Amino acid sequence: MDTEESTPQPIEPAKSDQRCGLVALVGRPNVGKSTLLNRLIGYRLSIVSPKPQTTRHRILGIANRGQGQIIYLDTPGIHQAGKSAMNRQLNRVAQQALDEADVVIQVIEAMQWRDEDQQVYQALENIQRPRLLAINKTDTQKSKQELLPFIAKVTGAHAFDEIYLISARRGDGLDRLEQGILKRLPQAEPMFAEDEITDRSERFLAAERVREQLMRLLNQELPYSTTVEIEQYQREGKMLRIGAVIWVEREGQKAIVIGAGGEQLKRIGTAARLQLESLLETKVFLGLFVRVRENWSQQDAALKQFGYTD
Ligand SMILES: Nc1nc2c(ncn2[C@@H]2O[C@H](COP(=O)(O)OP(=O)(O)OP(=O)(O)O)[C@@H](O)[C@H]2O)c(=O)[nH]1
Repeated sequence: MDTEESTPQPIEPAKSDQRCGLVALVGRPNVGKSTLLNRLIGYRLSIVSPKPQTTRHRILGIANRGQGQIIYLDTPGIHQAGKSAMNRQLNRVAQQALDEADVVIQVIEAMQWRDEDQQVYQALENIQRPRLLAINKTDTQKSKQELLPFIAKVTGAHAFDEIYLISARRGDGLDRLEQGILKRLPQAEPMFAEDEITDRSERFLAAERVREQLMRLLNQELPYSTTVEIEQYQREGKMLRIGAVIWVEREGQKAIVIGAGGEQLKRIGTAARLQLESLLETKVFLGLFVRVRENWSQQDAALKQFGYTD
């Protein structure tokens, strides 16, 4: 719980009352963790799509406030681990963020507590750090009144330090959430410089922007068979030249990604280039190539090559 220490004051007072710490955003796939991260840091860092399991990496995003620095960790949705090497890796990344965090926020969707939410809750049960619940997508409800029985049921059966009603899409309830986080962070000096937004490289962010469009524009299961590798990243005067390989698992998938007359690949490239130009604030030339690596998502070596493991 949120209690004040009654132990004697240290002889050396802390240099300042600034706070700094790591906050893990966890939850089942598709509840809105990445949308929430982007809202909280005020920057479109983490990629978002209507499809579950869009996030595959731990994404670190930094928010600087008067009272301190909040370092958010967006994580892949925790889910029933399938047999694939990729599925196991996604759960591993989420678990690592939990191990590091000073505060943990479980994100759920309004009016929904599914088996997978329960599974996430159980993964948090032994964590001896503040656990907050963010009930997201409240904009889908007509009024807060409608949510009251749901909130009573969830809080009756689960132990959270505090509950927040939010809409990541609209930005509702986020000030209160931020205050709740800040007061639970340790007193510490900032870990990152004030102008830093993430610890990820521009190359990584570029690959993610292409992957975002694959998630959005390819149908059904195909996006899950794709990954993106940056081969070229070169400044040429005022322009940035990026060459990216879209890896797929089978020849047939290659044809679909390219599309009739190359139309689909062109759509993906244009959408990703526009996103990159706004993200990096520069003119971008984006060259996309599609290549096959049989069943890459089942192979630990391929996951390593494509940056999914250390
Ligand atoms: N109505 C509504 N939709 C939202 C809100 N927040 C997120 N969404 C939508 O929910 C979908 C999933 O959002 P993400 O942010 O990608 O969810 P995630 O939890 O990071 O998903 P994974 O990558 O699967 O772990 C997207 O279509 C979002 O636009 C919200 O507050 N209200």
